Amino acid sequence: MSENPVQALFHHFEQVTNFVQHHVSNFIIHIQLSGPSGNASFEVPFLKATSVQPRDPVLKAKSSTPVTKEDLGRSTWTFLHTLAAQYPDNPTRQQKKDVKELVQILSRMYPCKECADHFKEVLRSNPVQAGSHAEFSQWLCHVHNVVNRSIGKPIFPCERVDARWGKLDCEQNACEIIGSTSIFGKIW
Ligand SMILES: Cc1cc2nc3c(=O)[nH]c(=O)nc-3n(C[C@H](O)[C@H](O)[C@H](O)COP(=O)(O)OP(=O)(O)OC[C@H]3O[C@@H](n4cnc5c(N)ncnc54)[C@H](O)[C@@H]3O)c2cc1C
Repeated sequence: MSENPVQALFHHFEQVTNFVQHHVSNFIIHIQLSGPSGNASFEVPFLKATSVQPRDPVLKAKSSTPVTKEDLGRSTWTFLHTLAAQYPDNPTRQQKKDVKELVQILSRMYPCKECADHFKEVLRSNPVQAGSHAEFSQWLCHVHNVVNRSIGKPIFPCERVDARWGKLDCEQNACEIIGSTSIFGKIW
């Protein structure tokens, strides 16, 4: 439940790296096996000295660290709550529009169909509230609790949301949401 957001990010990065490695290996082996004419084998010089065997059953096995529904959920909530923590007190019209679109798109594109279908229903009864940082982070906490309740997870006390989710740890405000403020004041 209390996974550090940075740990979650590193974990996710590791999974993406494994995924890329797995597919690049398969691609290289495919070249080795088929060759330019489709059936004659040919050598890829930089692979000559490696011990990779095209018919190695390990290579046919699924990636050893597939992303689970839980991993995906934790990473997505981390992203959304971190976004909410950095959402400005006085967002621009564009930022309000963007955040609403982002949540709508998430409900259509979320790569867990069961979750996406349920989230669409949640949004129908709880339209995005994004008038300010406080409004958006409280709304998000509420909808996260609706999901928690539906899958039997504990309800999070929303008065503690700012203590749980802080802004990204970044030097010299380099992670602030672009366009929220400028040295000349607010950008509209
Ligand atoms: C949009 C969406 C829809 C989903 N729908 C489904 C679904 O239909 N079925 C399904 O099985 N899974 C669904 N999931 C995944 C599910 O919500 C969890 O992410 C997953 O089960 C892992 O749970 P967890 O216990 O690690 O904590 P998570 O729910 O992932 O929460 C991560 C952390 O956020 C904090 N937290 C918990 N609740 C709140 C809150 N209300 N406000 C602020 N912080 C909070 C806690 O510290 C917790 O450790 C969905 C995820 C998303 C993003």
